[in-house]
Amino acid sequence: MSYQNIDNLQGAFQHGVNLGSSPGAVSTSPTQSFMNTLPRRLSVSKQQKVLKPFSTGDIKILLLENVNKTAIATFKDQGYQVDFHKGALPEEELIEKIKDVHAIGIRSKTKLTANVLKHAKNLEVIGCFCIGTNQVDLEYAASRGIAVFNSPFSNSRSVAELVIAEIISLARQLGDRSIELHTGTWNKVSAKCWEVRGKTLGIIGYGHIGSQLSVLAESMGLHVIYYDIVTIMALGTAKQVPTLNELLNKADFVSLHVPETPETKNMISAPQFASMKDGAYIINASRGTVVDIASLVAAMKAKKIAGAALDVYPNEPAKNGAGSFSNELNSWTNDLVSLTNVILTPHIGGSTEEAQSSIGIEVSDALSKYINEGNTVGAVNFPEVSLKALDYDQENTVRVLYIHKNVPGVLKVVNNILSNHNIEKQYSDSRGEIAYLMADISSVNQSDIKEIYEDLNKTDAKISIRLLY
Ligand SMILES: NC(=O)C1=CN([C@@H]2O[C@H](COP(=O)(O)OP(=O)(O)OC[C@H]3O[C@@H](n4cnc5c(N)ncnc54)[C@H](O)[C@@H]3O)[C@@H](O)[C@H]2O)C=CC1
Ligand SMILES: O=C(O)C(=O)COP(=O)(O)O
Repeated sequence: MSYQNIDNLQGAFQHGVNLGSSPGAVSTSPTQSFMNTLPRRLSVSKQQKVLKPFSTGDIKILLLENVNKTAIATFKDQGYQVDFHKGALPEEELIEKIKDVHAIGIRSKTKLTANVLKHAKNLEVIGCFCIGTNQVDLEYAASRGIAVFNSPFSNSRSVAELVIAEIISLARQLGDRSIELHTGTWNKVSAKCWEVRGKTLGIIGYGHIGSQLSVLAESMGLHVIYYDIVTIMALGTAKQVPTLNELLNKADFVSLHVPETPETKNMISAPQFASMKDGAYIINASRGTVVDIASLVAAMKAKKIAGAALDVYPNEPAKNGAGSFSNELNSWTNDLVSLTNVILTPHIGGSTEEAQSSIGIEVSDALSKYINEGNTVGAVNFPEVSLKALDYDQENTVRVLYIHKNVPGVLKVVNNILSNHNIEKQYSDSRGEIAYLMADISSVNQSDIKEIYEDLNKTDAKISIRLLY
């Protein structure tokens, strides 16, 4: 079967794919491309997880930040063209590369702002191969008809396990003892080194990661309290507390597991450190904006806080390498590294073989399903719509994917356009200002396809149109 995104047909701006050209070929003008395009029938193997309804070799995917090889394998299996990079790209290079790709895969570092996305003329979908989606302007992407997917919990366990390791490491000053011995100093001490059994762990944000951590911590004999903006069922014998202040007053260890939002920016700053118990510890593996580092440095210098573990920073280097975490990046780096009992890790909370491999599979599957079938289940900025895979063996059947503004009267207009054909299935949903209609229509001749497209393209509410057949 063949696929066409003919959004550019009449020069109207849309992210379009000139699928009539061979892979890697220079695109012809949109009109030419449409005219020259002959529908191609590809056989659909039953073993394929995702059907291949079109010439997938024309789809270009940009993968950044060392996205796992499981994703590369899935995309190559689909026949897509994959441009893989180990690190994040500087903004100018990103803008250049994003111009003609249909999909992009990133992790937590790459910022897909409106300024970057406005250059992405062909982009249909973004895959965040991680949990956080704060690095993407989700609303702007939706307004441009670009769907965004993530992996909501494939690395949660890895983060929770790292935090467990850090709780014991801080309580026993393991980082310092190890650094001392690496540099030749034997320093056998027990002063201010503690067991964690019987101590209280305060978890801020009791979602996927916070609740995993809760279960693991209780099994080591810690008492768990948590604070969240929503009421959440306690696991084990953990207890939700009504205010952040109460948690800070009671906890020996405070661990943060909230997303980056305007409300969580500098959530832990000087007044919150003042509310903590003397000699308490703080762990941040959420986002670098959540803890004000200057206040942390001050609280540690004043001996109010006995130790800290940080995995995330307000500014993080684009790639691995000596000297990349320097004072040039963050003014407080020198202060932080000179403190004792501070564990600094390079945003590795989700970096395990298990997590990265599952994330690679999960997100690449979601992207392939969206590209090949229009399925948006799991999207974080789009209405979730799906129809079972189109039967591409059936003659004269077309799947219409119509992303539009959520305003009254649109379905009436669209169904009027489709009404000369048999609407086999239809599913529509909205989310905020965006709505998405999927419809499978039969009794469609080749010549009808162009007409359907042109009529849909004239509708006022249209954001983006794809026709799969
Ligand atoms: N260090 C790393 O490598 C990783 C870091 N993360 C970060 O961890 C964050 C949390 O991940 P999940 O547990 O999967 O998210 P989640 O969405 O399952 O849970 C977050 C919880 O925080 C709560 N929350 C939101 N705003 C709050 C506020 N102002 N005060 C109190 N609670 C608030 C929510 O109600 C929710 O229960 C992610 O958003 C991401 O930024 C995630 C994975 C890896
Ligand atoms: O999953 C997340 O939100 C993370 O912070 C992990 O990010 P990463 O994939 O390691 O860049």
